[in-house]
Amino acid sequence: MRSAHRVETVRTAERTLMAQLPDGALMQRAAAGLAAACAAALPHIYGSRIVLLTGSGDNGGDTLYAGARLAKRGAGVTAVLLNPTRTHPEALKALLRAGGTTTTPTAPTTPSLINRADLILDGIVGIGGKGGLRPEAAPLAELAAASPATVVSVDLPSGIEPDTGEVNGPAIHADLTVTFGTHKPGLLIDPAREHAGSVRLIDIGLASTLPATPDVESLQHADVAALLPHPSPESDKYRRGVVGIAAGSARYPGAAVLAVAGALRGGAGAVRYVGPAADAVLTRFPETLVSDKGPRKAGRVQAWVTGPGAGDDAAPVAEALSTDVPVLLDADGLRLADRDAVRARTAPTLMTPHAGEAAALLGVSREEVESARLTAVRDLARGYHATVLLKGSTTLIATPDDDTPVRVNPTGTPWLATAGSGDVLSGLAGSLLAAGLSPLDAASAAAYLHGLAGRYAAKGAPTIAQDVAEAIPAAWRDITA
Ligand SMILES: NC(=O)C1=CN([C@@H]2O[C@H](COP(=O)(O)OP(=O)(O)OC[C@H]3O[C@@H](n4cnc5c(N)ncnc54)[C@H](OP(=O)(O)O)[C@@H]3O)[C@@H](O)[C@H]2O)[C@@H](O)CC1
Ligand SMILES: [K+]
Repeated sequence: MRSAHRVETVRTAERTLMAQLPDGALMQRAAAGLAAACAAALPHIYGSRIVLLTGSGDNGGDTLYAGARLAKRGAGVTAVLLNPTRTHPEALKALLRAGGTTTTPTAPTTPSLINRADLILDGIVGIGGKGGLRPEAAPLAELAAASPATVVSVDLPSGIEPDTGEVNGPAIHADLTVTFGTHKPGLLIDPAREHAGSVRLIDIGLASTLPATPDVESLQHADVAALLPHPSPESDKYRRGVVGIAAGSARYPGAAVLAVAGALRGGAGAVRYVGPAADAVLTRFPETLVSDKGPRKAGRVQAWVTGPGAGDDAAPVAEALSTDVPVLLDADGLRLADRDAVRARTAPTLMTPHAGEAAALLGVSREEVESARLTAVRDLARGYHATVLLKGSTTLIATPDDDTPVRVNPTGTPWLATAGSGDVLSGLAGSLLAAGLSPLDAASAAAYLHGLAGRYAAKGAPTIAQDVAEAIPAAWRDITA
């Protein structure tokens, strides 16, 4: 599990830990880890040209101490001081003692210094930052972006919002981010995540004083393996769960076929289909149980998936919502469902909008959702009393309970943005709901499997939703191997 904590939580944990340690010990731990990561990113240290973009806070302090360590090993290190009179004094002394030099952002040689560097350390601002980079710092980010040097951000890329992953104005683009003690939510959530490059966590002992429950978390293979259902020798199809699919229409039969394709590979014992696309479903998947009745009368089902390809037919959506089993609401169903009916349900509801659908439900623009995903997913979950999976470049899952960490899906590929891929995800997540997983676990395990399957299906080239569904078993095997 990757855990991320918000700034306020990090600050509290830092204070507790600092009180138990000699002065400056934490910064030395951070600087040592940072210097080691920089050394590993360079072909050789001796003779390398390193530039430190240095702000006036402790983020700048970490950077100067790491620079001093690298200067001692023979690198040529120059610090560009954004605020020379307020630079961390001891760290600056350490750099100068080690043979490093300083300059200012406006010095005529600064652009060529940055352009000729092998490595640039971004220590402009860390968790103390708010808003995009200030006017005096923004040109340094532009110079760093234009330089062929490797850019390493210290703790986080300067200019991003650490708590939300929002980017409001200019920000550094890093190849590598070396973060201390715990991940920050912005390192996991787009658009900020794209600024971070690969992320390396340095242990500075903070785990002992951080709360056990993070603010944001990201499942890894082992976490998902532990969630996926394993049939026991006594399992029959009913004990493994039956997932009902009330989806598709005469106009959009394909959505039903793809939802069934996902559901069949999701671990439920059987898939029951109701709706106008029965012929198309049976032709493709003869193993489907088909009923000509609505969701309430179709027979035993442990979870319903409704909405994909529904067109304008609100009746099956309303009927599925009126049952007392978990319901997954997707696509047209999100628009057709009555908000009060969703809020009044006693069984769990899982909603799976993409940014455009989320925007329509929230009454904001798509851009607003994409730039502030964490806020959007939390608002929807609270507003509908439902678990919400917000699809996108970083898929997020939130429950209506604010104290439950938001999950970020780490798998996935831009190739998954293809027609019908969401229908496969709905079927898959519905199947896991029917197998007895909580909405949060079903959604996160499904997103993880689906993302991995997308990568396998795409292998770096365009893919189609059917191929994604067909790659789910391979992803499942890899995760559980
Ligand atoms: N937590 C931990 O356990 C540990 C934390 N450690 C390190 O401490 C860091 C936090 O240090 P911090 O608190 O001194 O704040 P920091 O990020 O340097 O920023 C403050 C400076 O930035 C400026 N500034 C603000 N916004 C800005 C903007 N948009 N654009 C430009 N500038 C902006 C602001 O200016 P001011 O408002 O004062 O004028 C002030 O000068 C943390 O990220 C980690 O690296 C490690 O050493 C060890 C363990
Ligand atoms: K930084």
